[in-house]
Amino acid sequence: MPEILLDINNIVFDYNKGGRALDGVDFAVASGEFVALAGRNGSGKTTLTRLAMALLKPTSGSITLQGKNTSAMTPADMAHSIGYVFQNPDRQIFRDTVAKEVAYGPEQLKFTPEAVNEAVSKALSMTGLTEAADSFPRTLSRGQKQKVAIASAIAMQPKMLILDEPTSGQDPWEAQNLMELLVGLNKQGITIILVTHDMELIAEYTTRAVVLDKGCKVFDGTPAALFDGSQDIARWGLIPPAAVALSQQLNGINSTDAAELTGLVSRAINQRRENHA
Ligand SMILES: Nc1ncnc2c1ncn2[C@@H]1O[C@H](COP(=O)(O)OP(=O)(O)OP(=O)(O)O)[C@@H](O)[C@H]1O
Repeated sequence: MPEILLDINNIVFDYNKGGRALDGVDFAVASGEFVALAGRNGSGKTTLTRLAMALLKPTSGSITLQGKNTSAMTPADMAHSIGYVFQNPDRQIFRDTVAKEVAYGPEQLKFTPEAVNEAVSKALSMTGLTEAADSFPRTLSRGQKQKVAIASAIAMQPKMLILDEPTSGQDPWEAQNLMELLVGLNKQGITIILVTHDMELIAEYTTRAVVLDKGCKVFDGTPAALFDGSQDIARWGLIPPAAVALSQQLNGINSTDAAELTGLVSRAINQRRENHA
């Protein structure tokens, strides 16, 4: 059995002025998983990840990381278990070269200078940034900056990474490149929780989807089960991936006439555009 890394037990969280944001959420993430955390705006995703990082304290319930209650963990313990990558990489990049930026975490954790260098070169190599080691981070593209943020997190050698909408603001090529990087990190043993609104990413890259709605967990299963038509995902504010929408429209149609297929594809795409508008 893979080790349970993150265990969220019956978490309730109330903001002082905002009311109840999470209402009895349970879920556990095992080593090696690639989990999507999805849900409409305001469903509680960010609150849940901030609780997992011990940046907030639960109103009730408990969270354990590798069997240890997060309320009893030091920042250094946390950093070895879990790393966080913000949606906007500019929020976490402040040093003047990529290598120095990536070194910051290991330095804070009091790695020896040799161990810092080793951790930095490994993190740069794992994220494809070795050539960019001396670059000024602020001049990099959004996708490259996001990789710097990922390298900074993995330099502290966490077992798990939480990424909040890491592909936002990127063109499709950069987004694909970043997702392939995450798949590669996951194959190398880093457990991943990806906060996302993007159903295409969930369908293509993740192995499990957890959906929140109004502060409650409403689905926990494979992406295939989420999109197989058995769930009314629209009630949670989710839109199926284009391929699923297309296959649902094709269902029951015998003709494979090219013109008809073209029409179906463009209707599915237009429908998605309208839904996103
Ligand atoms: N600092 C805050 N003070 C008060 N209420 C808050 C605060 N942050 C979030 N909330 C409320 O808590 C609920 C959950 O918000 P949260 O940001 O966790 O959702 P989310 O799923 O991450 O949304 P989004 O996709 O828009 O980032 C919402 O009702 C939100 O208005």
